[in-house]
Amino acid sequence: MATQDELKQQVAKAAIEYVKGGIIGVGTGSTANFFIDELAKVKDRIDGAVASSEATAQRLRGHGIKVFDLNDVDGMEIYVDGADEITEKLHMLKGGGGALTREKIVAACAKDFICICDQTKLVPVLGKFPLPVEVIPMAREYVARELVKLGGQPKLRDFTTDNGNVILDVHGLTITDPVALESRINEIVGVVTNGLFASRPANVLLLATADGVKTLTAR
Ligand SMILES: O=C[C@H](O)[C@H](O)[C@H](O)COP(=O)(O)O
Repeated sequence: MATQDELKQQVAKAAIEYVKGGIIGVGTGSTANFFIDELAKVKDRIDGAVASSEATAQRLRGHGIKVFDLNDVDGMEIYVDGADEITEKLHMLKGGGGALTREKIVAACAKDFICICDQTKLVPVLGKFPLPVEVIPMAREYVARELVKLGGQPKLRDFTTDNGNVILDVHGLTITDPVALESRINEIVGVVTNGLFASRPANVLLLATADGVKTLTAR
């Protein structure tokens, strides 16, 4: 049976079919890293990439792939990234690696979000994985109190984001309406963004399973 890393590699390889040229938006995390390694094999086909984190930028450059500043790019055909959880509606929970804000920004500039996951990430309801919320440091305690009012148990992560902010990981949520909760949390003053990618879900999910890579579009 394939290991989780082998499944991530298979799905990363499958995503290359969506790489037609131009500038590619690239996500962050272990699955995205496999994608970057596959992208390197077809780098002559593309002009370069926009990175969703410093770590991704470094890996792209290490492979000799040109990294563009998002402000110098009009838009992208695709953004390719993993997720911590995803539903059949292609609503995602992301940010386990702390890159949620830049991921959401780069994804917003792309026509299609191609989500690449192994089968462990597909869930009926989001929230078992703690929901990351990026917060301006001085607002940390205020935002934590507001998140408790929404039914969550926020825990400060020992981490600073690429934007110089902190992350509160919110435990204990059962997220039955991710679109509403994404917007509700973003309304709290001091929140930069949260890890729900529901108001703009993925367009395509490539899911690596024991029976091969399956392609899902939103139901
Ligand atoms: O901040 C990190 C990102 O949202 C990742 O896409 C997410 O955590 C999934 O990462 P991995 O592919 O390592 O499970």
